[in-house]
Amino acid sequence: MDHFEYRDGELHAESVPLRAIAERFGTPCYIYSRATLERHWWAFDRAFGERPHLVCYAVKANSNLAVLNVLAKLGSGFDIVSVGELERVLAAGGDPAKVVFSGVGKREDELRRALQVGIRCFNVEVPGELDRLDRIAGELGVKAPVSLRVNPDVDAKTHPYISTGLKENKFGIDIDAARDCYRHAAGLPNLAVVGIDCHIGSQLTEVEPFIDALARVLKLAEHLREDGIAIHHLDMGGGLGIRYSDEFPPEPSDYASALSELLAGTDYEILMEPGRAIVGNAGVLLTKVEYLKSNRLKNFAIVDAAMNDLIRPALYDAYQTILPVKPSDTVPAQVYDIVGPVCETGDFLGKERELAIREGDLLAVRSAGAYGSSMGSNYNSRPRPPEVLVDGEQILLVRQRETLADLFRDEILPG
Ligand SMILES: Cc1ncc(COP(=O)(O)O)c(C=O)c1O
Ligand SMILES: N[C@@H](CCCC[NH3+])C(=O)O
Repeated sequence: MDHFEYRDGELHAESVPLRAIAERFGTPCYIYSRATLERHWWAFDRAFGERPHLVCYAVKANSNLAVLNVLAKLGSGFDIVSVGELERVLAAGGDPAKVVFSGVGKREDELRRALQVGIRCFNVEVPGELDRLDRIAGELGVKAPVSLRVNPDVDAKTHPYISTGLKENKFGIDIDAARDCYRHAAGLPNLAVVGIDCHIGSQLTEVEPFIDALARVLKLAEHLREDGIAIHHLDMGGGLGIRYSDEFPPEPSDYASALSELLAGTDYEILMEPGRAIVGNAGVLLTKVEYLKSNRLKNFAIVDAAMNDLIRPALYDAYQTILPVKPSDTVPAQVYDIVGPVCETGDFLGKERELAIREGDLLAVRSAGAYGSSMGSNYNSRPRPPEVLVDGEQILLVRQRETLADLFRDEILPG
């Protein structure tokens, strides 16, 4: 559920008609609802009840400073995968002591900066990262808190490009090799082993893979206790799916109660790294129909947003609902492919959608809050769209439209 609804015949974000945002900031434009963001965050925070827990929002899903700031004000933690994301969290007012750092390829400068600001935990994914982290922590005279991200080898039953917990994936450390790796970590003088981490994939629509993963993680924690290594927290990663069309993913409360059954009798703190489930349905991409054209086979609606703005349909063949901002009853509905102006056959936002539209109409691509703007690019020298946060009746511009001059601001003419 979210706060994007039809009222008086037109689509609104909270109390604001999307048409008013288009008039003020033009299209394409990303629009986020603060109330939805907050409600989704609280759903995770409340799900584990009295058990100690920390929601570490996955910054990669949407790293707009205003989004991070809204969540930081709720007391959120953050899951980052680069020093760039760390700087964003700090700039947005996030607490470094609630930051966990994931990722397979952390550079020295990234580890150093994260140690300097005192993050909560390094989710180590490569054995060599332990030695590198130990050395840098020693140089800085601090102890580095670590979890190993284990790969539990469970099938997340999601798109192969976003499944991460299988043996053939590059992520994490084989759960069978983890015990040795933990013994190595525990012997390094500048590391403090604090937890176990796993993340099995994204857009999961069932709880079973999470349960399988937790069962394996719990068994590992037991083995580690036998080895004299005490585990304080279990980080179950992110991955809870959202409704794009006809999926019925579990609610955060269902997810938490399934995991809580397995956790009964233990006192581990639970960390979570949800991204999509917090921000996905808190955002839409607003776009305008530039042209309608037809050939003998197809009708096309050519819009002013493209794969550089929202790459999920092109990259994963992902389905995202497309709605007219003001449904028309004066033109007949037809089946359209909704395509952008980019010179790629894969540049589409939706295929075979039945819509009653005219040139100049506004469309809203739903579920665009996650992996929308954060995966955007300048391909075809297209400026990045603005981003707007709606808060009740208030419209806040939280990212300006890039200018044409911005496009080549960092480039240097030779000689
Ligand atoms: C380590 C890690 N944590 C959290 C997430 C967030 O995942 P999602 O947006 O599916 O919740 C991801 C992305 O899949 C990830 O790789
Ligand atoms: N970018 C992906 C999810 C990847 C998750 C990152 N670990 C998507 O849009 O669905």
